[in-house]
Amino acid sequence: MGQTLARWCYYLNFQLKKLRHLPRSCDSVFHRRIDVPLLTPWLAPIVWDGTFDKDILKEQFQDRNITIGLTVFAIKKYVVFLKLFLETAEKYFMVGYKVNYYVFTDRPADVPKIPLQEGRKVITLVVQNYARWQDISMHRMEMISNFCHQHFFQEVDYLACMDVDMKFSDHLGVEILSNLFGTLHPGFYGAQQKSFSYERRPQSQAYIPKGKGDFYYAGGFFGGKVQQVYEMTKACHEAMSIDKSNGIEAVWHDESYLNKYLFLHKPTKVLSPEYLWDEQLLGRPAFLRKLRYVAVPKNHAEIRNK
Ligand SMILES: CC(=O)N[C@H]1[C@@H](OP(=O)(O)OP(=O)(O)OC[C@H]2O[C@@H](n3ccc(=O)[nH]c3=O)[C@H](O)[C@@H]2O)O[C@H](CO)[C@H](O)[C@@H]1O
Ligand SMILES: [Mn+2]
Repeated sequence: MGQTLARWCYYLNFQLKKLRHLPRSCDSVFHRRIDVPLLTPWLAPIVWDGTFDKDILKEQFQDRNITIGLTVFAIKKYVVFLKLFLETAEKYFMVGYKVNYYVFTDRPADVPKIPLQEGRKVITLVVQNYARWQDISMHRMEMISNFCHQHFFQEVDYLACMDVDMKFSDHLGVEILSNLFGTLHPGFYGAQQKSFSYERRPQSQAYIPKGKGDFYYAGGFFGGKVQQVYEMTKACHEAMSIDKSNGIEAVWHDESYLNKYLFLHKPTKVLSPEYLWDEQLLGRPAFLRKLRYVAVPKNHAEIRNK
């Protein structure tokens, strides 16, 4: 018995040594996730911790000397979220890369001055406000598409378009970059398609019939190359304008139009809920090894329409 055990131990040790001598590039094989989906049905990667090697990506992207634009809206009282958003972005968002933060606001004097790493800057874009928070949220699509010609096409390679009532809490880097990406909505991860809160009225431009749709994407984080973001935000804004002229507004505002667009134009990468989570609402399930961009608790009565 003792001898058999000793032989097994010897054999295992031998196998482990072999693994250690495999080339480094094979490491990822041993990190492969089996607890979460890694590919969409159109073979786009779904990005999770354990599916990418930061160092390999760094080599690929740093040569290309890219600049990433981050659009964030802080209109009316939402300026209060900017400080934590920007401070945590400096710690975790695209560290080591050139970043332009585009802060869209009606209160430029309230944009906090925070220390920035080299190659990174804040560009304040003064825009109008709207009375209803829903209109502010929806008009982001129009404003992003409008500023593509004035700024983004000349100044950045990629855009990340994000909610402000959030903070960064772990590495969030070039692994997200692709022609067009969307993020899985944390509230619908693992839910059945029929429960997705798509717009279900056929009169709306955002309509997705029952039985159709791939994922439920979050309105709070999407992006891609400037050209693709331009096309998407312009199309969403046009769809909203058509609905408005017909007296209809989609159930989840800009998020509904985003879902329709990404249903018709499949994203080339999909970010897992590591990239948008709400711990207060949803706790911390085991499949989430990292929380990279998370909701900051907000009191709706105090902050919305103010
Ligand atoms: C995390 C996430 O996926 N959030 C989406 C969700 O609601 P949320 O409840 O997260 O919406 P929200 O109140 O954060 O509004 C969306 C964003 O619009 C901006 N804002 C809004 C109101 C205001 O007075 N000032 C201002 O600046 C701000 O950047 C904010 O983060 O659904 C919304 C549509 O219903 C949007 O699609 C949001 O992106
Ligand atoms: Mn939000």
